[in-house]
Amino acid sequence: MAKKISAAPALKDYKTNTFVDGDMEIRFAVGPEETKTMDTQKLIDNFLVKDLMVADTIKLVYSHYDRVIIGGAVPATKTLTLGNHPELRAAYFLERREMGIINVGGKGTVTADGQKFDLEKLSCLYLGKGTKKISFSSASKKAPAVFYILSAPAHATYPNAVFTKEQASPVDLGAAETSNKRTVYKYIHLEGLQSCQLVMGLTILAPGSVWNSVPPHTHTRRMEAYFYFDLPTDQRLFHFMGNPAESRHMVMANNEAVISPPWSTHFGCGTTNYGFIWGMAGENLVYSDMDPAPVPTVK
Ligand SMILES: O=C[C@H](O)[C@@H](O)CC(=O)C(=O)O
Ligand SMILES: [Zn+2]
Repeated sequence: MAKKISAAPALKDYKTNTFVDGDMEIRFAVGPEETKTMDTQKLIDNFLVKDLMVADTIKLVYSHYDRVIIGGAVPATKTLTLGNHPELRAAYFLERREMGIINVGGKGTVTADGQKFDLEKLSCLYLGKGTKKISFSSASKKAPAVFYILSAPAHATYPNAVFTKEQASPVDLGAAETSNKRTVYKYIHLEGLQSCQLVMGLTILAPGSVWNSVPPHTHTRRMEAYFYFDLPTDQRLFHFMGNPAESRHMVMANNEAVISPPWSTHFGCGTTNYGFIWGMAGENLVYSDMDPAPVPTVK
């Protein structure tokens, strides 16, 4: 017999692509036709995630691209516990979902059903479907942990496990001559931490290198989200998105995330070097499954 879920809410009259539902923001998916008509504010409203890392808060944004939830948790002065959300119609958050968590702050701990996982800066924790109780804490109030969260629907349970940056098979890409010398660290992917559909890792730009993800690409098989970190407060990141023949940009600050629809490119240029967490969900777990959009084809 079907499990009872919470009562149906009142029918909503959706007039906007995005709205706040309790403590989670919901963003519907839009296509390339609508996107190319957007002005700066509309692009920001639909794709940018500002104020993701707020002290003593868990922030969540539910994107309808592959139903990925983007989140931030900063346990500054107290332990934070992940709640459920009515929009999931689930008994608990990971009843039918999986989650990847990467710490970009001071030493922290994620406790999952009583098991403690200590996460140094740039360590990644995978939590499988069925994990019921999740909480976030910091080792020191002086340097709180800053947890970036990505969650996607899941059909099977894979083990909860940690990967450090050193375990994440670093690959050097780009060159100083093209200002895109960088190292890619893969955590959750076919040959790393196992998952149903999450693929997650991070990229660090070398000093003097500012361009990420060039040459650009798309992958209609998977949506992607980028989360920029270690960008000084007086510097900015110019993130490019859209149909490669109709590129648009948004100006981003440190610890902000941006949603990339499956049909969109995603690449950026900083006013200095920085790091970013990338994460995807969709058809496959093959990191290299990308369709190139060479620089001369971008308009
Ligand atoms: O689909 C893969 C992602 O867009 C990123 O992994 C690309 C990236 O980190 C880079 O080139 O710097
Ligand atoms: Zn990509």
